[in-house]
Formats: sequence, C-alpha cells, structure tokens
Amino acid sequence: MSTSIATTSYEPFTEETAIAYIEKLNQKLGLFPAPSLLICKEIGDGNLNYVFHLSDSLSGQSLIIKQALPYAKVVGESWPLTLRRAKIEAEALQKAAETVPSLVPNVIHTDDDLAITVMEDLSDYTILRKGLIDGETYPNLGRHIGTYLAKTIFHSSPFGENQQEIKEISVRFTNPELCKITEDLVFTDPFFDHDTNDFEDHLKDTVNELWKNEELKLEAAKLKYIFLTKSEALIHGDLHTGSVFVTAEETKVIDPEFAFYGPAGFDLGLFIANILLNTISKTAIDEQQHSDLYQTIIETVEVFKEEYKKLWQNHHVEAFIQTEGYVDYMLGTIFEDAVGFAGCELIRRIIGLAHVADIDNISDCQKRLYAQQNALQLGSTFIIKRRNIRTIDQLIQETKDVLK
Ligand SMILES: Nc1ncnc2c1ncn2[C@@H]1O[C@H](COP(=O)(O)OP(=O)(O)O)[C@@H](O)[C@H]1O
Ligand SMILES: CSC[C@H]1O[C@H](OP(=O)(O)O)[C@H](O)[C@@H]1O
Repeated sequence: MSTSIATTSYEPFTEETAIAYIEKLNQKLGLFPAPSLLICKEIGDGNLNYVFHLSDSLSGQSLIIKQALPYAKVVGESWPLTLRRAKIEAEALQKAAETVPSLVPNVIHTDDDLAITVMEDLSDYTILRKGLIDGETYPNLGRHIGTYLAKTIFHSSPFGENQQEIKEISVRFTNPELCKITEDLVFTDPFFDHDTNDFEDHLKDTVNELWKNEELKLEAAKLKYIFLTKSEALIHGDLHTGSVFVTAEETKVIDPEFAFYGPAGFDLGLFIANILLNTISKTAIDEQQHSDLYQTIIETVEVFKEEYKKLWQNHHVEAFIQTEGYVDYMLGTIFEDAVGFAGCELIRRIIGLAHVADIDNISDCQKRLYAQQNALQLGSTFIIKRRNIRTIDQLIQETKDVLK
C-alpha cells in the first residue's frame, strides 16, 4: 500500500520523527499490539540511505524503515540523488514478491512523499558479505540465488511476459540517475584516471598498466554499451553480497533501488564477482583454494539455467520458444555478458569509489596487495576472454589459474 500520512513534504527522519511516524501509521494499520512502546535506532551501513530499526519493547515485534536521502550518503550533499529511488526499490521488491516471495522481504507500507519503505525486519539474518568474511557457509545460497535470478529475469522478459505489459513496466522502472552511477562507477571511471577513483599507492603501477591496456578498454567499452542499451529484463541492478541477507537455511535479496530494464546477465555477473572477491581475499590470507565458494557459484549458475529452461518449456508467450537451439542461445549470451560484467565489478571494487570489506579489511599490506592484484588480473581476464569462457567450469578454471 502506498499512502502519505505526512502533512508536510519530504524531511529526513530522525530516530524521534521515525517513531512519531510509525505511531501514527500504527493507528491506521495496527502494526503493533496496544499498548506499545517504540524504540528506534538508525542502522544504515550502505552508501546511500538511512535505515531505521523500530522495535516495540512490550511485544518484541519490530520493523524497518528505509528512507532515501536527497543525496548519496557516502559522498554528502554535493552528490544530489533522486528520492524516486525509494519508490523504485519498493516496487521492485513487490514485483519480485510476485515470483519469488520467499526470497525478498515483505513490504508493509510505502510513502512516496517521504521516500520511505516500511518493511519486514530481517535482523535475525546476516548480511552475506559479513557472513562470508566471518567464514560462514551457506549450503542453500546457490540454489536460492539461481532460482531468484531465473524467475525474476524470465518472468519480466518477453519470454515470460507480454510485450505491451513489459513496455508499461519498463516506464515505471526507468531509473536514469541510478543507472548513471553504475555507468560511471562500474563501467567508466575505473578504466581512466578519474577523480572518483580510490586506490592504494602500492597499486599505482598496476593501475597505470591497466589504463594503457587498449584491448581491455575496447572490451570494457563494449560491455558498457551492452549495459546502456540491452533492455532484456527487470534486473536488481546492484546484486552484490551486501544486498543479500542469509541464515543457515534462508536467503533474502534486499536493496533493489538500482532496478531497471537492463541486461539479463548483469545480476548474475555482480553476484559471481562478489563471491569471487571473498574467495580472492581468503586465498590471499591463507593461500588455500576455497571449494565451497566455487560450489556456490557452480550451483547458482546450474540452478539458474535449469530453472530458466523449465520456465521456458512451460510458457508460450513467444512464438519461437520451441525453436531448437533458441533457449541455449539465450542462456549462452546471458552467461557471456555475466562473465564480462563480473570482470568490470572485480576491477571497480579495487580501483573505483566503492570498495568491499572482503579486500579492504585484509590487515597485512602484502596480502592485501596480492588480493587486489589478483582481482584486477581476474577482472581483466573475464572481460577480455568472456567469449571463450562458455561454461561455469571454465570460469572456475580461469579463476584457479589466476589464484594459483
Ligand atoms: N529489512 C531489513 N532488516 C534488517 N536490516 C536491514 C534491512 N534492510 C536493510 N538493513 C540494514 O541496513 C543496511 C543498509 O541497507 P541497504 O538496503 O543495503 O542500504 P543502502 O541502499 O544504503 O545500501 C544493511 O546492510 C542492513 O544492515
Ligand atoms: C555512491 S554509490 C556507490 C555504490 O553504492 C551502491 O551500493 P549500496 O547501495 O549497496 O551501498 C552501488 O553499488 C554503487 O555503485
């Protein structure tokens, strides 16, 4: 439900005004049993938004309010950013809930004027990046993410949805400002000497070499063009390991504010890259290969392909769907794009503005340098060789060759 119960226009919440808002909403929706005693804490650790955790000390029940700021939190007011991203995020969660309800948080309420989404509290879950850094393993993760990807992509593509509906939906998910962030921070700035970049002095020579690599830049340019132009499906747009909540059994995908109609391989590529960034960090720390994470990547891709093929067989929206070779062609191009996007993500997390704790938290400088160089080398390999990396086994082998 989207309503505004505010009488004023947008104001960033404080912990006090967040409580006042929920108390008012509680009278309308009966969120907490009466009487209630609400407490609130701002817990956001992402780059862009406020996240308030509200709990009722009497019933023990809780919820989350996520609020967009009119700028990027990590940079400040000098980087203005549309509040409309809150609406896009809430609608993307609701859209995903139509096909993968168990894999996203429940949206309870939205308010476009205040740019907020009130949603299920997942505090019992762990952010996947943190869990992986702590050495936890998640046996269901690959199956869940593979299923999430297959269902969200297939059902929003012309193979699972009629073209007229797709055109309507894609207007709602036009997301130029957030796409521009990705176009710049993932696909452009890390390949040039740009002032948004942020890398350690000890990487200067390696980065200078990368900036001179014309073959790499040509292939990165082609991948950027694919990102700019290929409107295949409604994608999450930022599916890194900080956008996934996990328990030993369950998985929930959060934070789809970058959602838009884009290339179907983008989410898969980002997910693979971020799992590999953790593998790269572990390899640098204890010099061992980490087969359980490779297994997660293998399962993600295998389940994605299996589920996608099942959906393909059972849906008949497109006349050519039974044509021999068509589904394998589609899956082949999605995987090829995903490998290239994974390469760009590996590189941007080392050279670009937004880093990952998996690598930055390696305290030993030599080991951190080794991890950073491995990520850059693997990223370059994926980008340049993506047409020859046809299977997930080949991708794992390329990774092992770089990390050996
Ligand atoms: N539904 C939720 N339940 C519990 N904690 C959440 C929830 N959503 C977000 N958080 C917390 O807030 C943090 C930032 O959320 P995120 O959606 O990634 O924000 P941003 O868009 O700023 O990156 C997460 O890492 C997590 O700790
Ligand atoms: C200035 S935005 C940088 C970076 O942050 C986003 O991630 P998150 O919202 O999860 O913090 C996205 O990956 C952007 O590229």
